[in-house]
Amino acid sequence: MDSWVDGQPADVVSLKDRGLAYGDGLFETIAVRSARPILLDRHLTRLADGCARLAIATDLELVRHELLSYAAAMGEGVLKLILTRGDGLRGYAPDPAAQGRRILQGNPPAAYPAAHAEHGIRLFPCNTRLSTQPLLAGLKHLNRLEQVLARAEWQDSEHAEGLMLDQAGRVVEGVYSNIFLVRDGGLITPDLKRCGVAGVMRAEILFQAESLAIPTQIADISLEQLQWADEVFVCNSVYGVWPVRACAALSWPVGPLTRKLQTIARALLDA
Ligand SMILES: C=C(O[C@@H]1C=C(C(=O)O)C=C[C@H]1N)C(=O)O
Ligand SMILES: Cc1ncc(COP(=O)(O)O)c(C=O)c1O
Repeated sequence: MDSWVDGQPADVVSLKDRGLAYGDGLFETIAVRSARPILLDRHLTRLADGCARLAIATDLELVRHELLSYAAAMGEGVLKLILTRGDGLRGYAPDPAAQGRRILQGNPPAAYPAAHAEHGIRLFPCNTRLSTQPLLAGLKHLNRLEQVLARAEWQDSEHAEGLMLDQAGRVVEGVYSNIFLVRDGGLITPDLKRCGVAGVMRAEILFQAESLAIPTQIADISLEQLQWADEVFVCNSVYGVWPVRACAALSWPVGPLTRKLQTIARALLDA
């Protein structure tokens, strides 16, 4: 399906775009099923948070309308929204009056091996560390070089995802996923106040767990806590939940709480 730029079919953007020049923007990657964007409100809530924190002027109701129209035309697949601060001249100073540029791209459904969900995955222990920047922590902004460097650390098919730590050695997330530990029947997921992306599926899993009276904790997590977890899983808004079976010398079974939440996530994504 053709891409749209500011609501019109187009496959080019200005060379002056600040998203291209400085990564000055945000993006959302949204599963589309039966012509509907899945977890749209959560995606728009994160986008709105990013626009507010970066002071990118955006008509979010217009973005919602365009996403719904584009998804209706797509039918099935993965919809990518890239929102930049629009055009700028040379120099970092943002123009407070600039209106955000909206880029919509349609992609085929993700074709991950069924074994990832069924049998679980191995995580590659990435050497690339996530830098600390609370002003950007949680946002799905366009500065993804740390993920690019981390993903370039492995080329084999044995590892479906990577594990990323921060510079203090805390467990933060995957390269394109968030991570959860299960311990004594409760969930623990890393605190993302320093770095990391606050995933839409992470938010949904926390909500669903609380609805099921499953204890949840957002906290700093060490590698030792990861080692002693009863279960580990990763999640994102495209594939849902994948059990984690191993990372380097560490290993875990696929546990019942992972399966319960995986079933809930799958039902949302197959809606
Ligand atoms: C990197 C992108 O989005 C992330 C990757 C996935 C995926 O590969 O499953 C899903 C959502 C995001 N965490 C992207 O280029 O859209
Ligand atoms: C670095 C990173 N962490 C986590 C996630 C998971 O986010 P979501 O659940 O919104 O797909 C993503 C996906 O965009 C990501 O790129």
